[in-house]
Amino acid sequence: MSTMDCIVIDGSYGEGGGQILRTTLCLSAISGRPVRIENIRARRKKPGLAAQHLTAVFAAAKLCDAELSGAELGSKTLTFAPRTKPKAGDYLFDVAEARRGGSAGAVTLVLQTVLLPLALAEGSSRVVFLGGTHVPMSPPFDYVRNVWLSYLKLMGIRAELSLERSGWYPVGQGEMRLEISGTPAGEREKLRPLTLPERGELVAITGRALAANLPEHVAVRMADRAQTILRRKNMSCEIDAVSVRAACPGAGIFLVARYQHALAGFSALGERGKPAEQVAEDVCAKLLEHHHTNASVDEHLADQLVLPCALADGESVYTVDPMTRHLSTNAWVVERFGVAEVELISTSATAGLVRVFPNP
Ligand SMILES: Nc1ncnc2c1ncn2[C@@H]1O[C@H](COP(=O)(O)OP(=O)(O)OP(=O)(O)O)[C@@H](O)[C@H]1O
Repeated sequence: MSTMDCIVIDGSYGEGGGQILRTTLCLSAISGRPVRIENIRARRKKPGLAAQHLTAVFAAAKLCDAELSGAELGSKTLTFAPRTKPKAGDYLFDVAEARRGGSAGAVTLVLQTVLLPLALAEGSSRVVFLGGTHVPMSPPFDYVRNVWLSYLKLMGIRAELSLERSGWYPVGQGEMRLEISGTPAGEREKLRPLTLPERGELVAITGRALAANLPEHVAVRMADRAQTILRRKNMSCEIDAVSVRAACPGAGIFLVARYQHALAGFSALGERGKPAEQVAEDVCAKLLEHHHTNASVDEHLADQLVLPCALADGESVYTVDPMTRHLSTNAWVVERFGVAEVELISTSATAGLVRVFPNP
């Protein structure tokens, strides 16, 4: 066990979900500080570690050879003590290994736990992730690659993501690959800050409608309806219809709104009994709602950017509408580690300005 003071994180704080755990693991791996997380996912129907979270724990532990206790399904307390700095290399993380009978747990959330430690490690890494790539309550692969990673690239991270096979609820078994160049020896382990006070004009909307193991017309109908809705609003858009094979059926539509200075991403997943047209209408409603605000980033990105911005070598700023509990909770975790101060300033009943000041 490290001799450094253990940071205790209360997993029931604020939003009280899995993100508190992932942000804590990531910061512990990067800083080398041992942590104890209590009341894990206390505000969820089934509290404690689920398969996706346990995979993230083992993945983070693998990178920095962490000593673990409480790393099992359903566990509400975890201690995590890194023994080394995060090491670059070849890794495989499979969400299905965490639970007998498998799991469609989101690999994108496991990715969000390990990407920053690998980006700041010396040397390049190749990582294979197996599990759910387009599953509810998590960022879909398309969002992570086209929106989240685009911002991380702006911040100086050199990484590429590819989708070998999509994975849907409830079977999962998708495959996503990451190739990432770490930080060369001797270079500063810092990211560039983000300055996004304004998004500028809308340039274009792009995206794809994706359907697995379903008739081809499903993807085509989602894409057509979304294009009809957006073009009627005089928005330029190009949405591809893609049909693929996967371990179980699934469908969804994933859009990116590109503004002069910013990107925002939106998604909607299909469900049995829900018409393809309705899925398209849902995603367009989310996009239009964002478009009618002046926010520079979408509500999900706002919480997901707090962590990389906390590791930058200067102040970051962006605007969001609405500010969410995920955002304020993630800001709280980052502050508990003392890596940054995060200011959340309300600018209307729902909108806000986010300023992240990394501590030197
Ligand atoms: N459609 C979406 N697009 C992009 N990001 C999303 C989307 N849905 C959810 N997210 C992001 O996924 C993360 C979910 O975190 P959350 O704390 O809810 O944990 P969880 O691990 O999914 O599990 P649980 O909520 O069951 O604890 C947040 O960062 C949220 O912004």
